Amino acid sequence: FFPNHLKIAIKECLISSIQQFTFVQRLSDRFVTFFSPYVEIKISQYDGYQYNHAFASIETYLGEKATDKAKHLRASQVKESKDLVLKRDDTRTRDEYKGVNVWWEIETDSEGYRTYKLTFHRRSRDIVTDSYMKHIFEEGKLIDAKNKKMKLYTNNPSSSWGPNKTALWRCIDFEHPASFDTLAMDSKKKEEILNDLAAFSNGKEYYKKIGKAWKRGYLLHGPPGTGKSTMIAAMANLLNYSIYDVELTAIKDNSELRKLLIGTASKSIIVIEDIDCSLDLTGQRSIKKKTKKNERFLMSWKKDKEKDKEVKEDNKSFVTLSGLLNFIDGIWSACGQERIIVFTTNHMAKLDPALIRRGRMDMHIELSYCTFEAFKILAKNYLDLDTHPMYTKIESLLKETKIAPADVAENLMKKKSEIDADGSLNDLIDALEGKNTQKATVDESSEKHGIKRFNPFRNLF
Ligand SMILES: Nc1ncnc2c1ncn2[C@@H]1O[C@H](COP(=O)(O)OP(=O)(O)OP(=O)(O)O)[C@@H](O)[C@H]1O
Ligand SMILES: [Mg+2]
Repeated sequence: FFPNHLKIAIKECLISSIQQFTFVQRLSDRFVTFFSPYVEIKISQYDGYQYNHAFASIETYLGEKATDKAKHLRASQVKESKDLVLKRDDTRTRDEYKGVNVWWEIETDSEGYRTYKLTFHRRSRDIVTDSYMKHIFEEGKLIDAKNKKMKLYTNNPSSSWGPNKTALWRCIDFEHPASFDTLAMDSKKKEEILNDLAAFSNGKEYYKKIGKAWKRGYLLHGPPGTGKSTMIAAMANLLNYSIYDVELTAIKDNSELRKLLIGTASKSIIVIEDIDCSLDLTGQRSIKKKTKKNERFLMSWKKDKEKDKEVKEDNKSFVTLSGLLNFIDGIWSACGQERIIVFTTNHMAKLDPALIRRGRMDMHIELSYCTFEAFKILAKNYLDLDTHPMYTKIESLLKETKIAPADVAENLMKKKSEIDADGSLNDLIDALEGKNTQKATVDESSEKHGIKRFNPFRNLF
């Protein structure tokens, strides 16, 4: 019915009254806040890029608290053997502390970030800020320690990183049975590693005193199937740390690597498996070489353009050596505490010396082919044997044959259902005497060509 100019006038009038209303509302909000007897404190999930640990403590504390009074509950079973864990699932929770009432509310913004809002009466300000807040952080940490589940994280490809930063890593509960007791290796070396780990995990004061970031790097090297991944699992079980298994090939550049590192929690082991295979660490240098060569030969405008494009594309597709070095000992690794970094490789010689120099990787641990001492541990694990008449023969055969503990274990496990120790040991002797040389050759050649064996962590996802 209305002519166009009238329509526009009505629309403008509406917009201006909405604007006025919003302005008035904002003013009245401020007015109410100014005279309100209530005080608000906000605690966000992230402080810049850094995860806010206070947020986690509050979440744990409120999640566990007073589930009997909550109307909405969420049930989960942490471990198969454990009872159901009930958590409250309300967005608003009332809490009482020393006769003071406080209200907690959780808000999620449009980008998916969450913030806790704590509201209390002005007259309780001192008690809330001085002792209540301290009380919940401590309670939260205690509950966490009591329920501590180890996690195994792996990084998501950056294309799936959403505004909610939890998407940087995905995780599952870590339940690997490996332990240092069952790890077959030289006992002296094992002792040395155990002492080193103990010194590290109790070293908070020491690291502070010497002014170093509280972190330690281990380089595990050795042929396939010698127990590198198993040792990482044993380390995690020993220290009760979570594992972050970094898949370097899913990371586009150094800045993504930094983001991932900042997104890890303390008391964790950051693992980069098969460092020689997963990263083209010579990439930067080969680009420079390529560029120089190109400068000499490719003079035309068109070809120069192609060259630029190539360099750019190469640059964005992988993490560089300097990025990785920064990751290990640069300023970024100092922003978290109590981290262990583990690299594994089958080919020490392929690694850039800068990456493995002492001080950067604090300890180099070689896991070697099966020795007689290691065999005895495996026989104890698999067959429950302390000694056996065939041991003398096996001892002399092991001195002259290279066989990975994984292959020894496989032979010992075959007859497990019958618990036939003699049969298993005979199989092993056959394998050692070369009746099974095919297998050994396959292993040797896969080692030579960097072909990867089964990785127990990757397969869990
Ligand atoms: N030293 C060892 N002690 C006990 N078990 C071992 C040892 N080495 C290997 N095993 C057994 O062999 C299997 C494979 O070993 P693991 O995955 O740890 O080898 P790896 O050194 O990581 O090999 P890769 O270089 O191929 O990754 C393990 O599941 C474990 O049962
Ligand atoms: Mg491995």
